Amino acid sequence: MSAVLEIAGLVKTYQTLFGKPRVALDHLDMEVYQGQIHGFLGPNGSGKSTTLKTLLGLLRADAGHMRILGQPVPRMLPQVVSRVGAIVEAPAFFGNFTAHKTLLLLAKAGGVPKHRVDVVLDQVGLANRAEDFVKTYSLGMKQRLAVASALLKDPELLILDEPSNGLDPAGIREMRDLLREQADRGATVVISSHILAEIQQTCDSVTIISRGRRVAAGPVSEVLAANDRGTYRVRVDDLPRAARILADAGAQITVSGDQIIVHDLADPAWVSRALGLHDLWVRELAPVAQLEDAFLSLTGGGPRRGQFRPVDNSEWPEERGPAPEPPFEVTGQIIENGRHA
Ligand SMILES: Nc1ncnc2c1ncn2[C@@H]1O[C@H](COP(=O)(O)OP(=O)(O)OP(=O)(O)O)[C@@H](O)[C@H]1O
Repeated sequence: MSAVLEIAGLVKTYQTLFGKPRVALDHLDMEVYQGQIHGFLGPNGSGKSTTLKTLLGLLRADAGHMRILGQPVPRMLPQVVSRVGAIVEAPAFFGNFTAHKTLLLLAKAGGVPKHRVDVVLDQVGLANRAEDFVKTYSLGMKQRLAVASALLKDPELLILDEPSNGLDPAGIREMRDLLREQADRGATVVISSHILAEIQQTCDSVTIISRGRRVAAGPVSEVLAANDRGTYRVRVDDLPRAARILADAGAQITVSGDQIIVHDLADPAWVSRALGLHDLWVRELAPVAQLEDAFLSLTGGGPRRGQFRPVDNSEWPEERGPAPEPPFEVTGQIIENGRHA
């Protein structure tokens, strides 16, 4: 498998007007292989946008090497740009243009044949609204238009920042199918997203970053296996009572719908025994490998009762331990067993 995207030792520091320079990327490495849908994940402020902008020549790196489709960038960017489709920040479209006109202009500017406009409108499910003004579009429709613009060149590499943003559940599924179609025809797709369940379902491989560094990478199944923290789903008839018994017995649990999620469980039989002692019989006990769990444990991002989690704080030197928690209180949020209820 050949690498379509390679980043090695990328460093980017922002100079701030007041205070210390901010290290956004701290020797970041990343590889994405051909034909894959690759998830690019990290907490707020971890450096995702900075990486993508640097890759696309919108920002200048301080150090490091990058290659797109085998070509060193930014030096060879003009040679590869026609083979890359990207949306890094939500593009601003003219509200008084129709989607069709918008794409026609973009096609003309990019030297793309006109017939591609109807193809991509159809691909993103906007064909029946193509003659409406963009200002009448919902957020999800604007997102589809943005993706259509990235698909115009029939790119070999598609880079999408939060492609499911604003889409309803059916739209998310359509987006997933669309990305899979792109990968099936041999294109490579990189998506950044905060919807971890979506990434888990959509992506073949992931890179997880924190404070501008890679903290995990590889096929989704391997990242999940390497970070399996013994999470199990339990279904039982008297759920509130079972939850109380398990919590009292010292288990870390989250109640979610009609199930209890038990975390950090070394021996699942312990659950059956603990509940059986109280005449409660387990209907289902199954392992759940969640990307969300892996993400939170790798980036240290679990919620704490009554506190906001700080965004990735790149000014804080690692040798001083974890960055301090802000002291302010959260109101109006229920956090159960250390997790959002
Ligand atoms: N123009 C800028 N000037 C100064 N600091 C910046 C600038 N842009 C980004 N940063 C800082 O660089 C770090 C990385 O930001 P970046 O936007 O790349 O993160 P991100 O992972 O894309 O975050 P999010 O998920 O919230 O979009 C953050 O600490 C951010 O405050």
